[in-house]
Amino acid sequence: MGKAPKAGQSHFPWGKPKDSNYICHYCLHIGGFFGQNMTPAIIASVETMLEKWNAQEGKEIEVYQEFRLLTSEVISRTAFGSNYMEGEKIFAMLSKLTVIMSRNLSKTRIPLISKLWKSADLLESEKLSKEIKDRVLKIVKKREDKVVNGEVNSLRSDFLGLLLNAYHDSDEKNRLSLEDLVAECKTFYFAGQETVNSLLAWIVLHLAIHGDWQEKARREVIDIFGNQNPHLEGIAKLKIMTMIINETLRLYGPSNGLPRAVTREVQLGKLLLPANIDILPLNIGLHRDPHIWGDDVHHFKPERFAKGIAKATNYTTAAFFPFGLGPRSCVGMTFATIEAKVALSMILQRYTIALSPAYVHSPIPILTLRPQHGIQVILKPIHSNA
Ligand code: HEM
Repeated sequence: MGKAPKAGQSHFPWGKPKDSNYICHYCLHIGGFFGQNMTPAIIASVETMLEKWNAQEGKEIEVYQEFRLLTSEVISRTAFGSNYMEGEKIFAMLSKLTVIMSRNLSKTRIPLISKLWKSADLLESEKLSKEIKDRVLKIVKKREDKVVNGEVNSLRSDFLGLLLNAYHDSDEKNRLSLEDLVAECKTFYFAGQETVNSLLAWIVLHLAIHGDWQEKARREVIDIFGNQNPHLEGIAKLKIMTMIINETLRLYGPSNGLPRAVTREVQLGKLLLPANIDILPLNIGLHRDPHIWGDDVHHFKPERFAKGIAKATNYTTAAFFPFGLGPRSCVGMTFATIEAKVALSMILQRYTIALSPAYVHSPIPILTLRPQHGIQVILKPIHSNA
């Protein structure tokens, strides 16, 4: 295989292409955020969701929407030091923008014409982008005011604080521009929410269908945490759950492909790619390749991952990359996995999950792979089964 195309744009279409210095600088800042223990904040958000579920016991519940609220709350709390209500409008607008972008992803644009004439989608997406920017700026301003008024000790308390610190960096070379600050906030709102939202929903679907794996996962959770809330030390020991997460990421990974801008002519295997084109390598092609995974490639079999990813892929590094590969891979991978494990542990401690007859299987790629008609399940409290 020849050299891979240069990493240009990531899967967040509103992010401008970045050079490697920028990425190092960015990761330094973002690293501070991920270095903190977010488990208590995640638990608090899951508890809010579960309190609501109390009233739904034994009734049908649509978990994709439920996890949308949960993951929005988690990212608002942990990254922006706010709550879902504050980010609500941003989430709603990002969601609209995603749908528009997704339906235009493979449309060809003719440079001069697209300057003279703008489609309804382009006009709408420009309007949404501007509104999102204004909202993000409001949140930024509110935080800065809090710092000035002494309500917040330092700018460094969460992801927004770290970004603001970079925005005010005294060294001009390291300073984050306002445009980048807004782009990072948008990326974080989207990346931190939509991906884990889909992952949790697809896992719950598989656990509802595969009762044996649901039971194995529950037994492991009870062995490690009993009826207590999850903690970091125990989360690291959740082997069965890791296998279930990996198998779900393989079959229904939220990221369908990794868009890349080819900036110069490059040989990619047998293909000679010209400069100035966009390509979309699909990870799902490799994740469902029978030559790598065997004839049962389409079946949910978490046991493939019993001895780790390397063994499951027969030591082929690029066969499994739900979080991307290389310098642009997901910075939120550990955070996402912890969030999913905390939420699933707390659900499995309390409920058995059965699939509702109302469920219709219809995955649809809208930047992430989503269940088009939601995922309806019925939750039975564990104590009533005893
Ligand atoms: C199951 C959950 C997730 C999946 C499957 C996922 C997947 C990915 C993938 C495939 C990429 C690389 C895109 C590319 O190479 O073009 C990526 C990048 C990224 N992810 Fe995630 N992600 C998840 C959760 C998260 C979370 C929770 C956060 C933040 C809290 C996050 C933040 C980011 C950021 C900021 C980038 C961009 C990195 C860069 O541009 O260098 N992700 N993610």
